[in-house]
Amino acid sequence: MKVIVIGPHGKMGRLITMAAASRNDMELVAGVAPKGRSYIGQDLGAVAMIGSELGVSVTDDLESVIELGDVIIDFSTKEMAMEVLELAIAHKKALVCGTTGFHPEEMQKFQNAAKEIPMLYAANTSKLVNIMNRLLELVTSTLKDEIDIEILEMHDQWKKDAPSGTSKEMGEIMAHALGKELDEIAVYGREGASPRKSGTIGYHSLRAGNIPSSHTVFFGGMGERLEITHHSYNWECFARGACDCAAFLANQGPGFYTIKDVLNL
Ligand SMILES: NC(=O)C1=CN([C@@H]2O[C@H](COP(=O)(O)OP(=O)(O)OC[C@H]3O[C@@H](n4cnc5c(N)ncnc54)[C@H](OP(=O)(O)O)[C@@H]3O)[C@@H](O)[C@H]2O)C=CC1
Ligand SMILES: O=C(O)C1=N[C@H](C(=O)O)C[C@H](O)C1
Repeated sequence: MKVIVIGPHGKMGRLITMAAASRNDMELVAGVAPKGRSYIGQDLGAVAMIGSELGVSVTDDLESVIELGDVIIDFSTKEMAMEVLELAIAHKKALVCGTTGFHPEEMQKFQNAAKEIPMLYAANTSKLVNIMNRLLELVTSTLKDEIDIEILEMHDQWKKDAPSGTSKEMGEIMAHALGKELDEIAVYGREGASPRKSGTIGYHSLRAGNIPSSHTVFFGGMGERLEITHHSYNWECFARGACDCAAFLANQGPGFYTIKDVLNL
């Protein structure tokens, strides 16, 4: 499978390049970065700092290399992700998008693309997080209005979006288990929103240092509480998962896929 990585100098782009380079079923054919960067034209392996060269130059023009690839892996910015989506559709290329921070109308564009290309969107490509989502569904659908649900997510100081894409997905899963839409019941922060209105899902975002990713869902009952937490120690689990998603798309026709399809969850 021939892979194009978007943003190979970024935190995720570097690790995805490293993970893809270590796989026998993948060949990296291009890396695409923003215009004006000093590293344009340099070897992808050097830009991603993987410790060896890959014989492929980093470009700032996706359209000029897109026909070389079977699948594009995008963990970049929401603006770039939208450009990548358009080119993927125009050239009928499979796309894995792990970028977060989209509005619902932008998310709808990924859904629409599925009519034309194999499209996999995953706000979190860690296996354990996606198994955690199953647990959240179980607890919520079992206890419904007997419990109060609060989500605390923690990330590094550089993260651009809040709340995290993962916590939005978690909220959606639990809202659906309650028979609601997340928009109807989400409360962002509790300032000015106390006492707690039952049936809501509270959101709390913390940004500090270089925390890679932590998500805790608190299920508050009377006289007891359950906390379900996922911590990542670095971003490698997400990069491995992104490559698994790309490999999965090798055998798929047009359609909208999620990591649940990859993991058979
Ligand atoms: N789905 C998941 O499991 C995960 C998702 N993410 C998400 O992935 C995204 C990226 O995160 P992270 O790697 O930490 O962010 P970084 O800021 O470290 O990396 C973003 C990369 O995108 C590049 N970029 C920006 N604009 C363009 C453009 N026009 N063309 C090509 N490349 C561009 C940047 O280039 P340059 O370096 O030159 O500025 C940079 O390399 C975020 O939305 C984050 O939330 C993160 C981790 C896991
Ligand atoms: O920016 C990150 O780091 C992460 N972003 C994703 C998100 O917004 O949920 C996934 C993971 O939490 C790491």
